Amino acid sequence: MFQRLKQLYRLLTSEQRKKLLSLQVLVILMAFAQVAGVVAIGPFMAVVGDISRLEGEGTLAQLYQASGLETPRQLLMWLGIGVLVVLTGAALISMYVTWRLALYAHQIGAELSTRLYRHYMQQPWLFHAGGSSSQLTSKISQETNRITTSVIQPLMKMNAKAVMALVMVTAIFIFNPLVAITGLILFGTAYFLLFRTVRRQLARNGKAISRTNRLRFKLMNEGFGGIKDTLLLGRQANFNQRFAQASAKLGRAKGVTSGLSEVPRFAMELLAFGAVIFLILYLLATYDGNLGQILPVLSVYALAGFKLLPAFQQIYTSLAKVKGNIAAFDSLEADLIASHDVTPAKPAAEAGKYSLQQNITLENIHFQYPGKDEKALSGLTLEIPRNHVIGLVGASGSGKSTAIDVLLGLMPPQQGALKVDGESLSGERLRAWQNSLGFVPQAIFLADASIRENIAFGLPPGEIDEASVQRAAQMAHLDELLERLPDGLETRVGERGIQLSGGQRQRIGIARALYDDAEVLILDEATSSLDGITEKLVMDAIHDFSGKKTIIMIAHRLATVKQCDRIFLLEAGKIVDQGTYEELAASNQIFQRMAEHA
Ligand SMILES: Nc1ncnc2c1ncn2[C@@H]1O[C@H](COP(=O)(O)OP(=O)(O)OP(=O)(O)O)[C@@H](O)[C@H]1O
Repeated sequence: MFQRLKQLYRLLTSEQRKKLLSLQVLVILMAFAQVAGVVAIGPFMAVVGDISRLEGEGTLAQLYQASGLETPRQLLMWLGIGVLVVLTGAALISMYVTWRLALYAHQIGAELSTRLYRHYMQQPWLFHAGGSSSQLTSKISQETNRITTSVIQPLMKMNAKAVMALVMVTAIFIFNPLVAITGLILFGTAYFLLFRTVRRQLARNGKAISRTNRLRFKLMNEGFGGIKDTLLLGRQANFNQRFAQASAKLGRAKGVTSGLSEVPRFAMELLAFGAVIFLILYLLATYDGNLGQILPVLSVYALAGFKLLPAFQQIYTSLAKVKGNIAAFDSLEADLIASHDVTPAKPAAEAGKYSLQQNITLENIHFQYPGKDEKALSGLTLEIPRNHVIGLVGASGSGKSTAIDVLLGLMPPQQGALKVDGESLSGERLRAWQNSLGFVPQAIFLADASIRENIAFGLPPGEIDEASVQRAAQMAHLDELLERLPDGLETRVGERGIQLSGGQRQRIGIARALYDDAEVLILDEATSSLDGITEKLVMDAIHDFSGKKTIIMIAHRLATVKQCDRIFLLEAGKIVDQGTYEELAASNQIFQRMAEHA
């Protein structure tokens, strides 16, 4: 566990570490203030127990004489006020430090989740293509929250209480070594044995919490994401049962962890009361039953115990919490380490736009998805001249979308190269290339926002260029839809565009690709959901760019690619034929069959 905590410390930025150090100074100050509060009660109680002390010898009597006060009771009152002032000071310092500690823990937690979000957002497409977004969501929200509230925060509290306990025990040690050592051994051993007994169970619970949390996120994603299928297939009961099982396990694991950290308090209180009775008996024996002498000592011990016992309890609770939740750190450790030095990506616009001069080429591209036996692309070669309209056709699974991903620079090929005007792309050049692309994917993701915001996807509302939105909407033949909607471009589309038809969603996707006036348009089954008339209108608008923009389109319906200057036919990850529609229809059997079934 301590190894992992060390690792967690290493993950802090130097500024966070500096802040932690200054907090540590404050924590020590708080400990001394609290001990001062406890010690201050001693002289006061000594006078309460035996006011005649003020007339005899000793420090208190000297103080009384020096004060010039008329009666001993007046000094008692001033002593009382003095104790209150010290206690108030201690309380104020404690309030301030506790406040700062709470803020610090949550700020670290927030920063860790920001760091993870940024890290995942900067991962290449392949990372996301193979992964699961519900896992990422769970890590960023649930697991970092666990690290914050159940690892960092308890650690901060534990640290504060441990320092206070150390200073307090040292003070008691100076006062009476026997009492200090006996108390420390008694409670130290009790808590140590307790922790040893429960730590395995805590670690098991920690893992169960991580596991069940992940499963719950997955079930929420699948259940709500596929709600239509779920309702139609009547699978709610399956989802409900799996979710209930996972939740019950999660609840039990969390409950047991929380119980194991809270419940032993009562046994410890019993131990404390027992210790107090023994202490009173011990003091009575030592001071020969003289209450006047016992009272100040007892008050100091009682107050010290009053502070120490919750401190011990807090240290134990914190340790139990950390042990029970450090598993959250395990699942994030590698990602947090990787995200430590991530330099935020430069704003994409800084790279400018690449202006295509001659052609785009894919040269002997090989690509295999991780975990797949067969290559998605095996030796794909094609050339796309500037300002040509190109069609990519082929059976489902022949590698068209993968080829497009390579073309978009989202997936570096394992062999071969993507070249633009004869040069490979990387760094700023790749960014500039991507800035010059407009892409309409097969499945268009629409955010739960207005149509305007969806067309200018990802831009804050203040930075959206109205003229570009209008132009793109018009070209994508959205104007008719917008006229019918009372809120026009302001209409919200619902999560993933649920409030729109498939064709309307697709047209918003097309408008998004056109918003930036891209020089190269890439359409992956971009018009598959449109009715014949709308498809023709949209395709005509796209073909209007013929000779002015480079356009690459994938289509299952061969009619869509009929007007292309060149069509590439893919099979098993490579180009098996190419030509105009008429050429392929005349000479290629596969193409002929596709045309027959179109
Ligand atoms: N994210 C992925 N992870 C693993 N394998 C993938 C992934 N995406 C595609 N594949 C596999 O790669 C191969 C090519 O898929 P691709 O999507 O490129 O074909 P396609 O020609 O575009 O198909 P369709 O016309 O059905 O969209 C398929 O065998 C597919 O199973």
